[in-house]
Amino acid sequence: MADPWESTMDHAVAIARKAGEVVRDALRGDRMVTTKSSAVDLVTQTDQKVEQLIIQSVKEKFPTHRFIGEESVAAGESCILSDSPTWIIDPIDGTTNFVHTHLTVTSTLDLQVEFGVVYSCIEDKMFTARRGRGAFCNGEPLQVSQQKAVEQAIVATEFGSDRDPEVVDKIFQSLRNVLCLPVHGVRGAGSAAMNMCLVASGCVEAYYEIGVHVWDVAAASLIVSEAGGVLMDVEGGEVDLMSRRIIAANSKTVAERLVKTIVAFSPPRDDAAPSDRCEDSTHLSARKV
Ligand SMILES: O=P(O)(O)OC(CO)CO
Ligand SMILES: [Mg+2]
Ligand SMILES: [Mg+2]
Repeated sequence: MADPWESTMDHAVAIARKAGEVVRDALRGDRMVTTKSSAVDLVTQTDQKVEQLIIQSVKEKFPTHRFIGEESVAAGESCILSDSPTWIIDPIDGTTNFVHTHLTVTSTLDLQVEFGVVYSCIEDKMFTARRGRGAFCNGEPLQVSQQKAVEQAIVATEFGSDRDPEVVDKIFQSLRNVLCLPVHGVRGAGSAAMNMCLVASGCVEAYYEIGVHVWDVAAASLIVSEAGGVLMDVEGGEVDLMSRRIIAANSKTVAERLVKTIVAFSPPRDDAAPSDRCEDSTHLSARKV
């Protein structure tokens, strides 16, 4: 049967490639850095430029579609999913890596709930998933790891950008518990989307994080599930992409072990009113790297 979303997804892949070119070019020059919700939540002009490039390009072709974009939300746009086709965009996932020219940088585009695209531009890897039609990297099918013993697993996570000591303590308690399961190792790519694509690729058995945003994980969630993986909330049950909490694992078995291990907490939701979402903005400043 013909796929009504195929050409839309082809367009998303083409924009992701274009976004990757802009990011690669910017990596060769100066990057102007400012901060958002905390002194370590970084943003650059390239994040904003790439988001505008993506939104303009989609709007020209699909004028009725809606958007949730990381930098548009930071500028005050709403973060609400409706019944209209909605693109969820993270122009640069791994901005800290980008600022430091460190390894992995991705651009992510998700059209709820039809397809997800994550482009890792430095290594030129295009991860794609179409609902019900599998997940791929550069056209090759993806399959999660079959390892169900968490003691034989690599688990990915990140430390996030909240430096409230109470939050940091909880993150470290979880990390300690995970290490002592024990697991073979803990890794972090610096990009939530890439961590999830590593789960989809079978390189790591699971990824968990509290503090991510819907644009970090929307596209990669479909990639994980289409590669045979599972998504779960950190306290078990269905994942809620607006809740800023996620486990993406190769199996229910591994995900449920992590549920018993993670010290859960609840950051302000992405779809909360902006006044409830905003943290500290007293540190706003620009500097060149
Ligand atoms: O680099 P970004 O888009 O801020 O995302 C971070 C998490 O919020 C890394 O995944
Ligand atoms: Mg991100
Ligand atoms: Mg980003």
